[in-house]
Amino acid sequence: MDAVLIKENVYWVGVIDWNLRDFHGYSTSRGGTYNAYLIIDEKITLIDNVYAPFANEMISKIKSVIDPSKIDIIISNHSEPDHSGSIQEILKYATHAKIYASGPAGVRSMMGTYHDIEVLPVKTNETLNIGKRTLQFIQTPLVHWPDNMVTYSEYDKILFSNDMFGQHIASFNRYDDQYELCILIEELKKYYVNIVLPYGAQTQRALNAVKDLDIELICTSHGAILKKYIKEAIDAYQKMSTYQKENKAVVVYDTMWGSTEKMALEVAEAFEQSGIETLVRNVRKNPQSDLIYDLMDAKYIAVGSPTLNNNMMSSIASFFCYLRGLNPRDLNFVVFGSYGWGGQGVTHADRDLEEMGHHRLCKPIRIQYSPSDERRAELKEEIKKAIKEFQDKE
Ligand SMILES: Cc1cc2nc3c(=O)[nH]c(=O)nc-3n(C[C@H](O)[C@H](O)[C@H](O)COP(=O)(O)O)c2cc1C
Repeated sequence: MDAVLIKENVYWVGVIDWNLRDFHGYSTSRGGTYNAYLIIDEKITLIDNVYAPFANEMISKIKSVIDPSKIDIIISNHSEPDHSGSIQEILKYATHAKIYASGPAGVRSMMGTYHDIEVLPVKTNETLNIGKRTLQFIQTPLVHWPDNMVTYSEYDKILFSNDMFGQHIASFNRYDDQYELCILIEELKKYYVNIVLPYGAQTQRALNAVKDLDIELICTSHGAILKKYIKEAIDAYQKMSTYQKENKAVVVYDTMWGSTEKMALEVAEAFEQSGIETLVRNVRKNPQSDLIYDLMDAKYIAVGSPTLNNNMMSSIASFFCYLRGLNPRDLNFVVFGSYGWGGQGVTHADRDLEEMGHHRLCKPIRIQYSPSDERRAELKEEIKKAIKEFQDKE
C-alpha cells in the first residue's frame, strides 16, 4: 500500500474504511477514512495515526516512503482511538520517537488510554522545529474533546486540523475538488452536527484562533483534504457554531397503528401552509444522525408519539436522549399523539422538550384512537393558529 504525496515531503499515510456504516451510533452511509500524515524533514514526523485494526495498512504506507524506525516525532492532535489507536504498533518500530499531545488534557487521555507510553505536553503557540519546518500548536479544547489541538506548518501552509472540518466519506479521492461540493458540505455538516454540535462557543474560539493563518491546505483527520473549498467549509462552521436557523420545521413521529402518523401529516401540512419548509420523519425509518442533521438549522420541531404503557414510545425517548446530548438550541415545539385511555405519552414528550429548554408553541394535542376527518381538520387549524400567533410575536 502506497502513501500519497500531498505536498513536497508531506504524505498522506491514512486508511480508507470502506465498510464504516456506524460510527458509535452515527450512521455513515458513505464510509470513512482515518487520515494520518508523514512529514519528511530533518526529524521525521507523524501527525496522528489510525484506528487500531488498520495499523498494518498505515505502517505499510509509511514503509513505502521511509523505514518507520526512523520516525522521530509523533504528534497526537487528538487521543480518540480513531486517531491514536495504532500508537503501540508504531512504537514497536519507532522506538526512539517522542510523542507530543496537548497539555495537560491530551497527555492525560493518551496516558489514560495507552498507559505505558511517555507523552510530552504542548500548549497553544508553542512550536517544535523539525528542520526546515517549525510546527505550531494551537489547542482547540472541546472541538470535540478536551484534548483537541491543531498543528500548523507555516512552511507548507498546511493546517493539520484533526476532526475540525472532517467528513465521513470513503474514497480514493484525497482532495475536496474531486467531490461534488454539495456532497462534501453535506458530509462536513453531518459530521459537525453529530460530533461537535454541543460545542458552538468552543468552535467559535477555534475558528478565531486559526483565522489569520496563511492556509493552502486543511489536512483533516477524516475525509477530503480541503484546498478549493476552504472558505465554504469555514462558512459552514461559522453558521453551525452560531446555531443559525432556517424557516424550517421537522415533524418527527412514531406510530403503532397509524393514527399518530395521520396526525403527523396534518401537522406537517399546517407548517407547510404557513410558509415553512417542512420535513416529515418517522423516527424508526431514519437514523438518528440524519434526524439531527435535518434539525440542525430548523426553527421548529413537532414530535408525535402514541401512548404505550403510560409513556411515549421508546423510539421517541431514545431520540430525545440523542437530541438532549447534541443540544440544538432554541427549537419551537409542538407535541401530538393518539392514545387509548390515559394519553400520558404526549404529556411526557412535552415535558421533556420543555426541560431541554425549547419553547412550546401550544399545549400538547391528543386524539383518542383514530382521528376523524373533522378532528384532523381541526388539528391542522389549531397548529396553524399557534404558528401564526408565534410569527406575529416575532
Ligand atoms: C401495547 C399497547 C399499549 C398501550 N398502552 C396504552 C396506555 O398505557 N395508555 C393509553 O392511553 N393508550 C395505550 N395504548 C393505546 C394506544 O395509544 C392507541 O391504540 C393509539 O391510538 C395508538 O396510536 P397509533 O395508531 O399512532 O399507534 C396502548 C396500545 C398498545 C398496542
